[in-house]
Amino acid sequence: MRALAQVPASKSESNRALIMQALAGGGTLRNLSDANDTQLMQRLLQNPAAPVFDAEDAGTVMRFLTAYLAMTGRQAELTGTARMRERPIAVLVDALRALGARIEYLGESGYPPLQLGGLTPQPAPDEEADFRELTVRGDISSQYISALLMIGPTLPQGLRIWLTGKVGSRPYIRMTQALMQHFGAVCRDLGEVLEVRPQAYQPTDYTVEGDWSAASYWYALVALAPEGSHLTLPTLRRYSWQGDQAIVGIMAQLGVHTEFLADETLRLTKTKPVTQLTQDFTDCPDLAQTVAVVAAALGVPATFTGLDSLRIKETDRIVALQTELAKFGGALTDRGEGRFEVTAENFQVENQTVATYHDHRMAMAFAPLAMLGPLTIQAPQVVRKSYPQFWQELGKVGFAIEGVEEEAV
Ligand SMILES: O=C(O)C1=C[C@@H](OP(=O)(O)O)[C@@H](O)[C@H](O)C1
Ligand SMILES: C=C(OP(=O)(O)O)C(=O)O
Repeated sequence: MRALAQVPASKSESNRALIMQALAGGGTLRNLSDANDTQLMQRLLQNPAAPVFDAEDAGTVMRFLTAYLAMTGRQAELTGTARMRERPIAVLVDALRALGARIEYLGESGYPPLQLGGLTPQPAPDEEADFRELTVRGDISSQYISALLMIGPTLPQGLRIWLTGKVGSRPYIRMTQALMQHFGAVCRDLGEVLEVRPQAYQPTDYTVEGDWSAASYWYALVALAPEGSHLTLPTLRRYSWQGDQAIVGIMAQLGVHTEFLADETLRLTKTKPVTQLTQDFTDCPDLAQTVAVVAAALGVPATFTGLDSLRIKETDRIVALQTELAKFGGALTDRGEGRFEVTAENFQVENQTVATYHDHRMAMAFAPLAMLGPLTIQAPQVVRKSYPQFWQELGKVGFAIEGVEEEAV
């Protein structure tokens, strides 16, 4: 295999940049993602007086817009898909209520949909206190913390956040800070404490980088390709704000060598994998499915930790992986205390059908198995959440793909 594949722009960067552009009141964003999550964020921000905001299945849209709309004093309903109504939001709602937002749960307490009822009049800023202080758990979703940080500069006293618990997805918090700085708002990172002074965001241009989570599926394809195979991926930077660049180091162990070429281009080459892998996904949960499938397919026994947040994403990704890997002879076994083992016995790809559970990453993580044999991926349009052109790109590198157009999610 010798090929070139286009990855979409990062949806995480895009959705942050859109919020900051709205708060700054200007700036040009280039290479915005064509992901449904980003298109949705763009559409919803264009109509800020709407009575209802439907975040569909987009976690960043639900969490970032809740904070943005609440702190700009809007009265609106925020809702989402059936799955979104099972994804917790209490940590964020409690924090926003503490900042004066009126928010009610329209269904089950702690979950969307939400009714935003504007802001309660706030007492005059306390001359003595230098910040509004909040204590926020970091072990459920980093998106709550990113959402709060982004509105921090707009608060009269700014914000000091004390993080508690084992903070997951930390690189996404750093990405928020980096983009805030790019838009002129400094956030001090003192480890367990994050501080944002009241400041004005500056209208600034930004060119979004390619999406490293999306790149992981191409790494998987190369990992499963014959030795010596090459693939080129444009728009990815050597110095990235995305924690999922961790795929470079993980896949080096699974037999994919990365060269950073000029013009933000990567060249991947298939080499030999290691015989055993140990990986903590606390910082990069979205890579877990990709790596589990590749380790099982290559027969590399692997120990995974840091998978806690996988149960509350687009589906319970642990159960989904266990069920679907089993169809091929693979297993993801819970060994207790947060440790999982990936194993495979005679892993075979022979016309199995993979269910995708409304989860784009289930579809894209299993698709590279086509390198080893024919298979069917159910509801393939699910990829539109982050990578609408995924199947077209797979077709361009030489895979015969049928049925993508007819299928609805
Ligand atoms: O802030 C972000 O852009 C994201 C944070 C992560 O979520 P959690 O913080 O809930 O782990 C990640 O899984 C998600 O795809 C995108
Ligand atoms: C978890 C994801 O997204 P979100 O939480 O933003 O819905 C994802 O893209 O894998």
